[in-house]
Amino acid sequence: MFILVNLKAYPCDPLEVATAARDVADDAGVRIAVSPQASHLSQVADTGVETWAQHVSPNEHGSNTGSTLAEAVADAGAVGTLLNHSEKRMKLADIDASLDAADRANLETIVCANNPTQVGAAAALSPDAVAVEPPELIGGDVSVSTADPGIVEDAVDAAAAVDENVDVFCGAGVSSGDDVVAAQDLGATGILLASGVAKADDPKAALEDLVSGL
Ligand SMILES: O=C(CO)COP(=O)(O)O
Repeated sequence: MFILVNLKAYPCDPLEVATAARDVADDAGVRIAVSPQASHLSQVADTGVETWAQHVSPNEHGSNTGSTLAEAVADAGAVGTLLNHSEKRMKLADIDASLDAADRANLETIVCANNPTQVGAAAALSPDAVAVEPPELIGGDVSVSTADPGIVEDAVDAAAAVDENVDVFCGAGVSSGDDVVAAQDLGATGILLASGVAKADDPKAALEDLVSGL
């Protein structure tokens, strides 16, 4: 399983989470990445943890004030990017162009989606992975893998029907090792999570729990 910790704009210490994620990944032999604010990418990458951007813009170099350039996040140490997160929705044409931008910068990609239908549409754009995250469960206490297991299974089927090479992740409310194992049993090969680590009093203990069943 791949565990990606999205720090969103939470008021956590990105370096505390990054060093914890690096150490837990090393100790457990599990792939864990951290996705901080764009301005923290290079500091986070310098810890040695796998580092992802939360978004890249659909533009190239040029007159694009305020954009998050794929090449710039790669220069800062990111190796991948989320796209179309529920809190950063994009037009279809812009998702496609941002995938091109990520490709130019050699970034891996995860396109987020609300439901299995959107997962199928996202898979048609050939990202490395799609992630199903029901918006109503994001930031809550109940994991998608227990609250709505059918959505994960349907997302896996929807992606496979379009492109078997696209991995399927899930997220929303995931906070424990049991949640991660349940998602794995439903066919997901990765987890996106945020509050379970970013809002934890002890991010390292939270990460150790997340990987405990793998
Ligand atoms: O949006 C998410 C990850 O990208 C999920 O957030 P929570 O883990 O806080 O539910």
